[in-house]
Amino acid sequence: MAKIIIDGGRRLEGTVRIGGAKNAVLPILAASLLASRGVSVIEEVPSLLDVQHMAQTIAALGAKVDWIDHAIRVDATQLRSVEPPYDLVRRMRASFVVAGPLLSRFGEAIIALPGGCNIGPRPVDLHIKGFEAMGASVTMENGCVHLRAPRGGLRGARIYLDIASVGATQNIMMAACLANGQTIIENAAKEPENVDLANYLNAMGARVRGAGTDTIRIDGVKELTGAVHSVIPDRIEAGTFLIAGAVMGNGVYVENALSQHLAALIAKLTEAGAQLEDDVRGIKVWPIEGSRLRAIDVKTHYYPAYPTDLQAQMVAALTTAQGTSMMTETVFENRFMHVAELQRMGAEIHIEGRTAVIEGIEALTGAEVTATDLRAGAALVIAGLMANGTTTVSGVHHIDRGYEDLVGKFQSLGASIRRVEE
Ligand SMILES: CC(=O)N[C@H]1[C@@H](OP(=O)(O)OP(=O)(O)OC[C@H]2O[C@@H](n3ccc(=O)[nH]c3=O)[C@H](O)[C@@H]2O)O[C@H](CO)[C@@H](O)[C@@H]1O
Ligand SMILES: C=C(OP(=O)(O)O)C(=O)O
Repeated sequence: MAKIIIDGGRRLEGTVRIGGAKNAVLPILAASLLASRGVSVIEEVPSLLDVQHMAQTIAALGAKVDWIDHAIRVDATQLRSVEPPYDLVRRMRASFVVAGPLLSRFGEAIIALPGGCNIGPRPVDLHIKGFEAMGASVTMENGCVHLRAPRGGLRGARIYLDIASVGATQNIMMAACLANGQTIIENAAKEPENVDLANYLNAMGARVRGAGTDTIRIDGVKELTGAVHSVIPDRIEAGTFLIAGAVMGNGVYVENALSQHLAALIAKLTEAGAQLEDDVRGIKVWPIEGSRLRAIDVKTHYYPAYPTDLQAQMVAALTTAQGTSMMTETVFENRFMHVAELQRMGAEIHIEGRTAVIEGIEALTGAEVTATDLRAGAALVIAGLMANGTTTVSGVHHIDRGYEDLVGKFQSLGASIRRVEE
């Protein structure tokens, strides 16, 4: 089992380059299944465990998948199955987004229910309600959802999402691409990754309008073909380095970070006393005056509000802020598993319902801690960089799901951090 060992206290300085967005690549690879002609080439693909799992999932359905450095070529013209293997689906919740493309193109999909995970229960009722509104029948058979389109294919429908779910918006958008007539998704998720997915679908020949707003309109077309697409930069990876740079930086330039996708984080870091400056190539974070952040209150919500995927990292940063900060998590029910680990490092945090109350202390101390999920892992690495002494982070496979070479990137900024395989 791998571990990350950090000797804290070193200031970070230099440039770090951000890769393509995990949460865009995953649905984009699933969308590639919609192409009955031609080959897709997806560029700026980060090398991540989750991306490998999605690539294996579509390959198991019959797609030919080739990696060429940070690009993936997908030929999905000859698929042989509408049932992704359980072993791959259970490893990654996001695999549920292959349901929409399969149902739309083949009129059928059989997929295991993804279940909850370490950040709380994660139902897929809204995805299913969307498919049903388009005429699909849904049955549960041996722990799998069996989706069947009506004879003649899915029908366009008007679908209001009770929650602006990222995954449900993606699944319905993809299902609608080959449906008969127009589908309108109301209260759609506005996340940039969904806009990227819509751009890819349109490059494949789909007619998706309004992605990035509350209302998405999709006019069904007869066929989609492969397309070339370059994935947007990962705003969560960028945000992770900006937060680390704000607390431990001596001037960190986060190349490829898009400030328009990070407005809430930039506003909150600025309120906490950090100085950030963006240009066309990225965002620079300067050292804080007086070396400690000021306490702030943050509430996670759907885009464009502060992202839940940067909640844990900000909690880590605020452990040494001057004053008492409040972090309220509104998106997931149980996304404070990192708090217990940060407490091992001396953090003074208590949970009141959905809010973590963080009493800023002078300094964290190194400890042995465990990453319980992906962003909790990133938070513990940031905490380790901040702490006096040595921190050992276990549960590194969670970090590998969503960060390409996190250790190497922090090393290049001057951190004393290494990975050991035991
Ligand atoms: C692979 C990917 O892109 N993952 C992201 C995606 O996850 P994901 O797409 O799973 O997140 P959703 O936006 O669907 O979930 C938001 C909330 O809606 C609830 N819900 C969702 C669907 C549903 O059918 N019923 C329901 O009740 C969830 O339990 C959660 O409380 O968006 C999340 C919210 O920004 C991010 O944290 C994840 O990193
Ligand atoms: C929660 C995340 O991913 P997933 O939805 O794949 O669990 C994340 O990227 O922080």
